Amino acid sequence: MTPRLDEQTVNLAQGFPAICVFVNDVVNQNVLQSLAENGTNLIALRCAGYDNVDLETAKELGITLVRVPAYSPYAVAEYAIALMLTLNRQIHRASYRVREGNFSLNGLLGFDLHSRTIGIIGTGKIGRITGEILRGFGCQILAYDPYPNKEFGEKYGKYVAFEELLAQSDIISLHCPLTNDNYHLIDENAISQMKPGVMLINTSRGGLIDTKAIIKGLKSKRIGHLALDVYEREDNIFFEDLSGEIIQDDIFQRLLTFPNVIITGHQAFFTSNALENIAETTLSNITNIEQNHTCNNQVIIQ
Ligand SMILES: NC(=O)c1ccc[n+]([C@@H]2O[C@H](COP(=O)([O-])OP(=O)(O)OC[C@H]3O[C@@H](n4cnc5c(N)ncnc54)[C@H](O)[C@@H]3O)[C@@H](O)[C@H]2O)c1
Repeated sequence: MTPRLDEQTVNLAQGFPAICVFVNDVVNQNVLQSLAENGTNLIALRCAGYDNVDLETAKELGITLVRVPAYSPYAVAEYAIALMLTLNRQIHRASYRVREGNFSLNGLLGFDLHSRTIGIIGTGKIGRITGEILRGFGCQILAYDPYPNKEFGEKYGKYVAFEELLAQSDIISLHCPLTNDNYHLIDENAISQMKPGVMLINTSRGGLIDTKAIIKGLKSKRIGHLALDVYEREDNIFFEDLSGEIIQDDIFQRLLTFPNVIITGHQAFFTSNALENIAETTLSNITNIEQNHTCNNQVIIQ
């Protein structure tokens, strides 16, 4: 097993001027200090989000940070829609049933996606494509973004206040980054404003959702369907084969008991197109910095 970066493994980076990290590597103050002491001055993220990096400390220590801002927004948008369709038509349950010779349709009733109202939170690269695809299904799109995009508003959906999106949407899909301001954006208060039976999709970042509040919402049936590709404490679980282990996270284990919940292990990005783009952009980011060329993908400019 390749160890991920954290306070215990950071010494493995000793003597490497550049290191390459992913979403669940720990790049906090202690790790950054050890990296700086060990001679690392460039961190290349193989992902778009950088909420796992202590930016202030990195800047103070003179460590440059580069990322891959867009590798395939289609991969994530298409995956979010795959989750909506799977949950709605219960394909995950139907598939298991048929393997066991059970062809009953009881409990598999779905609804037409056509004409339904979909709320998109965050209309950047991924949210925009999600809206564009769902328009093709004949859905009504509502959007919330503190920085609305004119083209999205004209072509795909209507911008509304956050509260209105919560109240009107049959399906809500999260496509905003995790920032200091929107940690637990979907909390008990937000859930209480949603339509009864709402479907919630999170392919963005786990910290956007208060998982305990979500479990309450599922038990009260306010939330009718939930799909998570990300989880707020995923760094202890995802990207590892734990099939022979006892998972200690009781909140995560509780989520797995609901029939109307799908969880996948941060795989929305995982297409061959995206991997190719990630590799190409990461190599060119590192080369540009090494050769003192302009790098448009710098998060921290030293
Ligand atoms: N599951 C995966 O495999 C995977 C892969 C790639 C990206 N992601 C996640 O998807 C997110 C979106 O990616 P993107 O490429 O579309 O990013 P982007 O930067 O193009 O767009 C993000 C949008 O969110 C908006 N936003 C910021 N704060 C907001 C808030 N509080 N409420 C609503 N909108 C807000 C921004 O104004 C922007 O328009 C990333 O930040 C990342 O967390 C997940």
